[in-house]
Formats: sequence, C-alpha cells, structure tokens
Amino acid sequence: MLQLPSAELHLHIEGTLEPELIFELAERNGIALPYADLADLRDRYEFTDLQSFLDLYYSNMDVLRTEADFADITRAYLRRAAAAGVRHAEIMMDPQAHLVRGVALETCVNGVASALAGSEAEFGVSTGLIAAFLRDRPAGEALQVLEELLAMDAPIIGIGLDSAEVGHPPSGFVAVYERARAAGLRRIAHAGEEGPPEYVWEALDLLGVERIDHGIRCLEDDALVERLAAEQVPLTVCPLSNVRLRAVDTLKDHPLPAMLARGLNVCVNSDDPAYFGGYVDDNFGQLRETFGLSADELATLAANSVRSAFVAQQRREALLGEIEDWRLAQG
Ligand SMILES: Nc1ncnc2[nH]cnc12
Ligand SMILES: [Zn+2]
Repeated sequence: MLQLPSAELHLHIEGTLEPELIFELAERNGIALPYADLADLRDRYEFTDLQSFLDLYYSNMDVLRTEADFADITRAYLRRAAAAGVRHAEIMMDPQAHLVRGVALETCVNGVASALAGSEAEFGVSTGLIAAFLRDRPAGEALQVLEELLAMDAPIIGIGLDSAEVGHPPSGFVAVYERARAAGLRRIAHAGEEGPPEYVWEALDLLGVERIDHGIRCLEDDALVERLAAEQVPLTVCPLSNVRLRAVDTLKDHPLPAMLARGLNVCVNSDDPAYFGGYVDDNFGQLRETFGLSADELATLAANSVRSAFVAQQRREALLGEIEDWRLAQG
C-alpha cells in the first residue's frame, strides 16, 4: 500500500458508507433494505453519470439514523484513511440529505463531530468539518440550514456546494456564501465536474470560493486555466471518481497530467471511496501505475494538498516535513 502522507480535502462522509456497514446499520436500526444481499447491492455500483450515482448514494443513506451511526461511519473512514497515509482530512457532510429524511441536524452533526474530536488522538489524523449544501434543492433551504448550524454553534470550518451540477449554477447561492463569509467560514464548491467552465468562473467570482472541488472541465477554457494557475486556486481532483462517473473514459484519459503541466494547483482525493473503488492510496497507486508518476511527482501532489488545507501553519509545516521525509525515503 502506498503510504504517502497527505491531506484529503475532498471527501463526502456519506460516500464512505461501505456495503457491509450498510447491512450492519440496517440490521441495527430494523430497516428492510431493497437488496437481497451484499452481492445484489454491489451489482448496483455501475454508474453512467453523476445522477446515477447520486440516486444510490442518497438511497443508501437511509440506514444512518442515530448519532452512533454517524460516529461509526466517521470512525471507520478515519481508520481507513489513516492506513492510506492521510494525516489531515477535511470532511464534507450533507445535512439536508438527512433533514429531508427526518433526521435532526444535531444527530448528524454531533455524531460526525464526536468521532472527529477523537481523531488526532486515536488515528493521528487532524480534521475539519464542512457543511455541504445540495445545489439541486432551493437556496433558501440552504440558507436556513446554515443559520441553524450557526445558531447551534456547530463545529464547522466551512461550507461547500455539491449534488447534481448541470442546471444548478453557483450563481443561485450567492446569499448563502455571503452569509458564510460574514460568519468567518471557509468557502469551497464543486464546479467543473460535469458542469461547464462558466460554473468555475461563477464559483470564484460570485461565491468567492477558496478551493474548487473537481474543476477538471477548466481545461476547456484557456483564460480560466490562466486565472486558476496565476492565483494557484486549489483544485481537489478525484481521479477514480471521474472514471466511475464517466467524466473520463479510463484513467489513462484523465486530465491530471495535463493540469499539472499547465501549472495548476492540483491534489488527489477519493470523493466517495466506498462507491468509486478506492481510498486516497488507491487513487495515488493507480495514478502512479497509469502515468508512471515519480516519487517527486507524488510528493508534489501531496504537498499541494497540505498547502491547500485549512490548517494552522505549524501543522502545515509538520506535514510538509513528513512528505519530504517520505520523498527522501523513496531513494
Ligand atoms: N462527486 C460528487 N459530485 C457532486 N455531489 C456529490 N455528492 C457526493 N459526491 C458528489
Ligand atoms: Zn465530491
């Protein structure tokens, strides 16, 4: 296993729900699953686009009911991420996906947060929690949930924007991002995964985001590439996700090498590892195999992740030191 120290900046906690845990939680909560068995569930992990994945992702979340469920899924991710070399994780959660099912905000936030609180001691992984809003639901609902998160003093460091991208541009969420900025929160958004380069421009110019999640379609717009490179805007790229959601045909066709060649600030992430065939070490490993990346190039990708993290300077420097030690140890 490739144990490159890195920061994982693009990870949906609900996307770490492994098939075995789905069955375990269903039994614990007395829920009848619409699958005959594990094999039947696994057979459904074939996606044609983002929406075909989202349908299964939202459906499987139904097993998450109690604070303990949210704590367990988070602890399972942290254990696996630590084994993958992740030393800092900024974790998105989708509060609206739980609220619409009748699960209280406190239940999901406190469950995830309780696991994160013990993460450094238990797994050596520092963490941050990011509330992501669903762009295919009304912006007014997102603003109301943000107000509730602020009122309950939820331990979030920032906000994000995810779910079905095409037809739901960032421009609809200006008020949400303005409120987050005023509250001192960090701001990121998915853009340019399936959506056009215009959505990346909007995320930067209208929402004031500090990082772009995915951003791979920026390559269709030279002026945008120049802007992203000049400002070194972090792009949290998820190679195995892009293959499984058919944004690219195969990993060989992935634009990551082209993005690096254009001087973009790219890092590697797993997005929804339980659904896309791998955690961050699998992403690094398959990139290395496919593109013949050198230890120096892998270390650059890892250093990009640490430099792009919302983390204290002292922690950042310690992690950069670990990456340099890893690079030197590769010979
Ligand atoms: N890859 C992805 N794109 C948009 N929304 C998501 N929610 C979970 N994973 C996502
Ligand atoms: Zn994502």
